[in-house]
Amino acid sequence: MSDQSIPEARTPEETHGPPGGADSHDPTDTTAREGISRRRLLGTAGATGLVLGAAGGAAGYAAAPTSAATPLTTLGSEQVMFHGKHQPGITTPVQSRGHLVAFDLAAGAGRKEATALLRRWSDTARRLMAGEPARDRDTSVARDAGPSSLTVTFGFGHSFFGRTGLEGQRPVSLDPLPDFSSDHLDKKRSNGDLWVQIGADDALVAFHALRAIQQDAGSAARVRWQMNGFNRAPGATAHPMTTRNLMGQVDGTRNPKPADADFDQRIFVPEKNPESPEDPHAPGTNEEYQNGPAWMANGSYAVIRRIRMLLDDWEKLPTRAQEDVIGRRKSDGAPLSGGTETTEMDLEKTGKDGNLIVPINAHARITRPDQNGGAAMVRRPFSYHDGFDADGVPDAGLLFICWQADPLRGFVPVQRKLDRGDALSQFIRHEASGLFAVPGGAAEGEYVGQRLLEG
Ligand SMILES: C=CC1=C(C)c2cc3[nH]c(cc4nc(cc5[nH]c(cc1n2)c(C)c5CCC(=O)O)C(CCC(=O)O)=C4C)c(C)c3C=C
Ligand SMILES: [Fe+2]
Repeated sequence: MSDQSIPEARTPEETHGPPGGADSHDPTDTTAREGISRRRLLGTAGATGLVLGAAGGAAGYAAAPTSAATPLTTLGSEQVMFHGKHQPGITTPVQSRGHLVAFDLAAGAGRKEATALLRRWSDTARRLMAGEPARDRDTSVARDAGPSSLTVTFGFGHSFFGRTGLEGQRPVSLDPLPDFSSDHLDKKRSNGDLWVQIGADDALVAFHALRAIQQDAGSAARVRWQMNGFNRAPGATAHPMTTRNLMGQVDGTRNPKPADADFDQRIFVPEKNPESPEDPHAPGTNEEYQNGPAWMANGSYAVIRRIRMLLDDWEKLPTRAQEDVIGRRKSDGAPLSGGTETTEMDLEKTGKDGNLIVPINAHARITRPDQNGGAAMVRRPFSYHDGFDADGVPDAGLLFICWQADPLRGFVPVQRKLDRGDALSQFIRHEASGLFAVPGGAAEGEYVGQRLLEG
């Protein structure tokens, strides 16, 4: 039951209330992974395709020095399936390490080279996600580790289609994002022909995958930009809770959940035209879906924003003022209107002074789907820290990654609203951006993007 009391009495640290228990099962909740494995063991595989690798993922290395009798820890043995309806790394609980890397096809490389590359990448991703070595001359960086929840996810940028002569297959949803007035974007660290997202709960496993993917690119593609991120390690907290970002906020509470009735509709491109679901062969529906071309069925669109946090300014704010910026308590992520992390926020509630308790420009008020024509997305970010500028300012923030069936019904309307200024805007700066079409998962024997490249 929600606590409807007005949070007027602040703690000595000027917080909006005491810490409380949190119970969240969303992609940013690193501890949710444990629950999913348990469900899998009970025979109800979750949407994540996560399995518990009981035998240990290092078994694929020919001369692994470990004894078969020594089981891997739970963390090391967690395996996410490569093959499936959707690509891994979208609904998979967010891992503690992340690498984002964009490639441009090399001069002279076209559809043929791209096809061979996606074949190589898919093969490598499948092997590495199973805890096996990469195809040839493995670097041994991940030799002693299990799969450690490794996921490798592939996407296509707007420019890919021109480079490969596939303009006719380019989804309208991949049209460039609008310019936002508050953007400070570095074009060299934005967009790209191809995008790969790597996540794992072990830093060596994640790096190993990154290096293998880069080596696979060979002469077909070169790295355009690369970013490294992190989240809290699974098991670091005493009880399951949503992760925190570098501003110290509980971040990810209100993510749509795979169990929500409209989750698939909001996050994934439908397989059939929703207007004639009974007849996928009706004229105009079997090739071109409402959300784009047929090859994107079961896919999703990823928006990436490298958002620097102006931490020197943020950390000067008293905790109470920080809480007003978001509209939630810093201690436990509960709405300022009362209750626990998962209590519904009461947007109308006023304090004794007659003012709204959740400020009118609070980030969590402004971003709600019901304030944005139903716009919704799964946020699955990594924090980043790339050192300090010469003047000591931290180059740190959020590699904001959000997933939706259509960016025009997800990221764009919400960012348009935020661009007009919410309370958080003065503490962040968008420095790089990307939009990628992430096709559905590869079936056994297929590679990612096959329906596009061979369609
Ligand atoms: C355009 C989309 C969004 C950007 C960009 C964004 C940046 C951003 N957000 C935080 C911290 C929090 N965001 C929270 C909620 C929230 N944010 C967005 C969208 C963007 N955020 C949405 C859709 C929501 C959920 C709204 C809802 O459904 O109620 C929260 C509250 C806790 C939570 O629900 O996760 C925090 C905290 C930062 C730090 C940031 C940029 C650096
Ligand atoms: Fe947000």
